[in-house]
Amino acid sequence: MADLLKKINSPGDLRKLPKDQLKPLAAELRKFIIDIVAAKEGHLGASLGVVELTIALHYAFNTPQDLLVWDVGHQAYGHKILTGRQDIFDTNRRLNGISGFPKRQESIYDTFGTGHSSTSISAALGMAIASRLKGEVYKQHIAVIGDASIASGMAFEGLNHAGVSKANLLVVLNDNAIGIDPSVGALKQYLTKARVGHKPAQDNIIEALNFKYYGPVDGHDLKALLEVFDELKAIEGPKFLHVITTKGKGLKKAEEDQVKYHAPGKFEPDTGELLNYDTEGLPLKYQDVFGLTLVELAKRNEKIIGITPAMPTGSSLKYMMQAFPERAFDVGIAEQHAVTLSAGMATQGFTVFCAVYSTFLQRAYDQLIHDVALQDLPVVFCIDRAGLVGEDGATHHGLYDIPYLRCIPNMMIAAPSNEIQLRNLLFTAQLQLKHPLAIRYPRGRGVAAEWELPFQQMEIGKGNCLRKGSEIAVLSIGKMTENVSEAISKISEEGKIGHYDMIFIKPLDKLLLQEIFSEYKKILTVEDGAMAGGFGSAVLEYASAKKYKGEIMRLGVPDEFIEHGTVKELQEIAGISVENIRSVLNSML
Ligand SMILES: Cc1ncc(C[n+]2csc(CCOP(=O)(O)OP(=O)(O)O)c2C)c(N)n1
Ligand SMILES: CC(=O)[C@@H](O)[C@H](O)COP(=O)(O)O
Ligand SMILES: [Mg+2]
Repeated sequence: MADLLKKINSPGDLRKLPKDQLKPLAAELRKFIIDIVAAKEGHLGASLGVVELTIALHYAFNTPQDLLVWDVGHQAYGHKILTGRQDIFDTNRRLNGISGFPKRQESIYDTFGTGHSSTSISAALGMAIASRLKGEVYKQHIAVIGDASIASGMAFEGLNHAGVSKANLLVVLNDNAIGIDPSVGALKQYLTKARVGHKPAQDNIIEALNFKYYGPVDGHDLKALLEVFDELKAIEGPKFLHVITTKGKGLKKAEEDQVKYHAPGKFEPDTGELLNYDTEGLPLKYQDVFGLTLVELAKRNEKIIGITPAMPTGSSLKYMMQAFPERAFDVGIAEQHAVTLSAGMATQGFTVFCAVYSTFLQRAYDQLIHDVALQDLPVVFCIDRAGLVGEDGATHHGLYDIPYLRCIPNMMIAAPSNEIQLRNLLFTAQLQLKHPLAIRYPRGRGVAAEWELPFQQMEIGKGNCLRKGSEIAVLSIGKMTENVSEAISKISEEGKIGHYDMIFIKPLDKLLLQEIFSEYKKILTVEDGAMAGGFGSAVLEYASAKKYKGEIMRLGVPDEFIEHGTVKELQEIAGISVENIRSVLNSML
């Protein structure tokens, strides 16, 4: 190795290299990414797939004057390393370290913050139109977007607008035929045809949208990439380059199992062998309790349908897709469509379980209100990754679902505090529900070793008293119930603290609350979501209506964005760790 990478502190350094050194540089960059991600974890396959594309873009274009936007941003590790963050790349996704996604505050080369998909075309178009207005006609604006992300509604909206603009926009489609799971849909089929050499000349969708279409080009061929970029630079207006790459390129195992190596955890850097931890005896992940329970229910109830927008593996809907392929759908990165599709099926008497991460459901807010709640359709939203998710950081925490759902009429919201409750809620949801129901549960493992207990119907809007106390009532939901129990167990003064697992945020258990108001002078609410408008707010509103005279304190995520780190570290920062809760309780006693 010639130690080329060490000398690259900026794209300016890169552009000084002769072209024949770019291939060895690509090999070094790939090894650098593999070595660090193997030890520190993170998104692997996507970044390995765009090593040559990243080098070619920064070599051919004049970044940061030319503006480069990475869609989702999970593939931007090479970009980060070439743009001055090589020395700190080992802090990727760690507390106080660099973010796993492009971030404007982090670097002038990160022109737009990403994490959620399909924003790059709109953002780069916005920049391109702004450049024209400022008279900066020499600037290039480039959106790099994947084949799964371009199939999302928002990407089409951007293409549709760009096609009637004169904006100096280049859309680079990084087509590796896979998202996290295999890409789906008619556009994917069309792109596959283009890949295998059928030049879709006459009926080129992209040209129909007034883009100049180039490609397909081998995205691992640096020479070909540089040639086409040089050609494209001279062309004004919207243009589109179709690049074919292999996700996980350069690490055999990552190429062979692209789903697993999207974000593989720790692995042996030379072989790609995963360092599997012994999970024997550990509780199952909540997502698997959801996925496996749904299959069990679907066997008994043929009206059950499962829908996921592009997260079959992450949500574990894959189990139902395998067992009942006609009744379970991956609709691609299309959260809005997923919600309205669910609503449509619900009008026809089906019980739809729509599995979406909390953070991605933000995309479908109007659909929740207009298509589901307003028509009072009993769709079941299985909201995974609720609460702090850890290393993915601010773009991915599921902190807003309680406030954004709580204000929607007809919407019911539950937050199970263990796997058995999750199972029983799923069971209850398919028993002729009258209204839409959101069930929110966290990333990671549950708390109970035994979860496959016989189903029991749950009463909607009913909480549980876990222990009675004489002074303070702690009201918790979901994952926080575990933290509160542990905090109480660490308090020496016995018998003073009562603990209530409320389970339902809406409808609130008003009977139980009235009992609590009459028995306790102090109340503490604890939630793993934004406090503004959250569960504690709901309790405060009811307490105010009932003229409760006691003191109510709330713990939850404050009104600020929480960055990346381990869930434990972030709970400390947000003030909802076991230790924080214990200390607040001690001060209240
Ligand atoms: C709105 C939204 N929904 C879902 C996701 C989760 N997600 C992250 S990457 C990804 C797949 C992206 O695939 P593609 O665009 O083809 O890029 P590749 O990973 O192949 O590089 C998905 C579904 C997301 N980031 N944003
Ligand atoms: C980049 C992206 O949005 C996904 O890959 C996300 O990181 C998945 O999160 P989980 O690891 O929680 O499934
Ligand atoms: Mg892809």
